[in-house]
Amino acid sequence: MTTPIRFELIKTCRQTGARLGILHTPHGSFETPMFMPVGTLATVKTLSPEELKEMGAGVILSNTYHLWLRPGHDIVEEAGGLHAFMNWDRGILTDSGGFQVFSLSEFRRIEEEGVYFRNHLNGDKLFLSPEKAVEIQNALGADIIMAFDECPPYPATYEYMKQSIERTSRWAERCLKAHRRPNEQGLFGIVQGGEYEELRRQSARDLVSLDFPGYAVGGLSVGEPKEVMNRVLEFTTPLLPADKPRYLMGVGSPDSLIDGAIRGIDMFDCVLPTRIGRNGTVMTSEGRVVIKNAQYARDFSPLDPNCDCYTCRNYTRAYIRHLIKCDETFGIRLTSYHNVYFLIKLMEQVRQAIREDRLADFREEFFECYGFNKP
Ligand SMILES: O=c1[nH]cnc2cc3nc(NCCN4CCOCC4)[nH]c3cc12
Repeated sequence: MTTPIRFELIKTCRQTGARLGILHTPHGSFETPMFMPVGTLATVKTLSPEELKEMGAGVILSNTYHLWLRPGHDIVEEAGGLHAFMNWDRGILTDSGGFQVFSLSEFRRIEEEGVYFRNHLNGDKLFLSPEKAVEIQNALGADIIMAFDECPPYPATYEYMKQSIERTSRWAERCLKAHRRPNEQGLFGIVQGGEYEELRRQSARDLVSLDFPGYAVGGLSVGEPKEVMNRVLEFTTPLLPADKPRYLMGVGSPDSLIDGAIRGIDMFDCVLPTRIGRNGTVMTSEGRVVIKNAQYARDFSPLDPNCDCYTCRNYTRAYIRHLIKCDETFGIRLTSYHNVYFLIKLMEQVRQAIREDRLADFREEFFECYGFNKP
C-alpha cells in the first residue's frame, strides 16, 4: 500500500532531542514542528485561504462531528471534498469526532459498538462508531484522518482508564478495517492512557502493532497541569516510531508548543489563536495583550513591536481597541490574523533553533521575554 503520508526526519536538536522534519502529504510537503490552525466548520474563523497561505499555514484542521451535523458529509463529498468545498489546496486533517461528543454532549452512553449521545444543536439522538467516523472522514476527504477514540476526562481512575484504552485500541483496529481510501488519506492512531505510564505503554504498543502512518498523543490538554502534560510526553513520545509523525492534539499556548517540540512532538493544533482573538486578546512577543484595556486607548504602537504581520504593519492598538469595543468585525479579523501568524512564526523560530542546536537557549529567551519565567 502506498502510504499518502510520509514523515522525513531531517535532524535532531543536539541540545534537546527536538526533531526537524518534513511531513509529505498529497497536498504538499510541510516542515515540522508545525502549528495547524483550526477551521472547525471548514473555515479558520474570519480568515481567507489566501491569508492563511501568505502567513505560511500548511495543514489546517476541520471537524468530523461538526461537519457531519452541518452541512452534512454528503454535501461536502458532492462538492468534491473539503479541499474543493473550502478552496484550500494545501493539507487538511480532520479530528474523528470522539472528543467533540465528550466535550459537547452531556448525555452520552459509551458501548463497545460506539457512543450514543444527543446532537448539541437540537437534542436529536445520535450514534457514532469507529465505522461511522471513518465513513464521514472518507467522504470529507482530508489528507490525514483520525481514529475514533475515547478521550477520558481528567482526572480518571486507573481502572476506568484501563478499560477505556483497551476499547480505544479495539476501535482503532475497526477504523483500519473500515478505511476505504488508505492510499489517499493517512489514518492516524491516537494514544491514550491519561497520566498512567503503564497504560500509555499498553496503548502505544497496541497502536504501533497496527502500523499506522502517524500517531497522535491524545487525552491531554484536558485541564491537567502543564507539568503533567510534559511528564506524560516525556515517557510517551519515545514509545512511538521515530520515522512517523507525532501529533499532540489540542495544544496550544506558546510555552506548550515549545515544550512539546522539545519532547519530540512534530504537529500541534489549537483553537486558541482565533478563540482568544475573538474576544480581543492577542499573543505578543512580550506576553498577552488584552486590547480592550483602557491603557491602549491612545496607544498608537502596533499590537506587537516585534511582529511584521499585516495587522502589526498597518494598524495601531488604539484603532484595534476601538474596533473591538464597537464590535466591528474587522477588529476580530485583525486580532485573529495576528494570533495565527504569531504561532506559525513561533514554529518557524523553533525549527530554526533546532537547525542551530539551540532550542533550550531559545526556550530560555522566549520565556524570559514572554514572561513565563516571571514569578
Ligand atoms: O484525545 C483526543 N482525541 C481526539 N481529539 C482530541 C482533541 C483534543 N483537544 C484537546 N484540547 C483542546 C483544548 N482547547 C484549548 C483551547 O480552548 C479550547 C479547548 N485535547 C484533545 C484530546 C483529543
